[in-house]
Amino acid sequence: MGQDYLEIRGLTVDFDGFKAVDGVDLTLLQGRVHFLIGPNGAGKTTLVDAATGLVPATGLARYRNQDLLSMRSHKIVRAGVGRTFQTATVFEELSVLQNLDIAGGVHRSPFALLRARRGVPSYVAEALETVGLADLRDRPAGVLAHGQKQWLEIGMLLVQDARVMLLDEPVAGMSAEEREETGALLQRIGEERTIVVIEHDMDFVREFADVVTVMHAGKVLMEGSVTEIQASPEVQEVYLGRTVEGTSHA
Ligand SMILES: Nc1ncnc2c1ncn2[C@@H]1O[C@H](COP(=O)(O)OP(=O)(O)OP(=O)(O)O)[C@@H](O)[C@H]1O
Repeated sequence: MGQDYLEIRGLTVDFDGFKAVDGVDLTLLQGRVHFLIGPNGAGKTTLVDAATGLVPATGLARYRNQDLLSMRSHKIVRAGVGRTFQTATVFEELSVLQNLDIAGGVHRSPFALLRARRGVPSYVAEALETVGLADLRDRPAGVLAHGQKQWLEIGMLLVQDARVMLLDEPVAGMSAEEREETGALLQRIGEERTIVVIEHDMDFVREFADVVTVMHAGKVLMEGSVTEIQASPEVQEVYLGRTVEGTSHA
């Protein structure tokens, strides 16, 4: 099979005349870790909301010949496009394993869900290993550390078989060590997937980005490598005269 990608063309989200996303073109290729950066209010989250069926949009967002903009959010998940939110959305009282099992339910029939499960399905066991939570599988998700909850969410996308993963600030609030582990995780799972990360932490972007897209006022300002982005006077300008370097702790 050829290289997979998510294609976005002329994507526009209009909130009562205010264009939070304004004619965005983006081609997001499998096998790369893409970062979406830009000042607060640039439209990054709204772009992801549009591609995942949470806000109405015009233009095109196409994945494997499916027009995401005309689909309901649960159908988009089934089509292989998954996302996380800035705040973790795990079921705190349920175990790590139960959270993964429920997430995996999107691909099972209601009858399969009703049937008593025997053992841990192999794709769940694999996801547990991949995100490093195998030893914690029976713990309630609520007791996990902040970073571990984000990994659980990524694990939930893995069991959903998300081929495109849109992650909204996954390392916010993480320790340096957790960030490193998250970056390595994204690179590992990104080989076979399309990973798009909204991020403010420039240290993290610098270390793990293959491609960076800078958004400003709903539009794409620039796309390139971290080095190209950081050298751009236009990009520095939108960060209010600070260097991009200086945004790392914004
Ligand atoms: N439901 C809504 N109705 C009206 N305006 C909205 C709505 N959601 C977002 N906006 C506005 O759209 C703009 C883009 O917001 P968005 O959250 O996408 O930016 P962002 O780049 O993700 O910012 P941040 O980095 O702070 O998360 C902001 O001005 C925001 O106030």
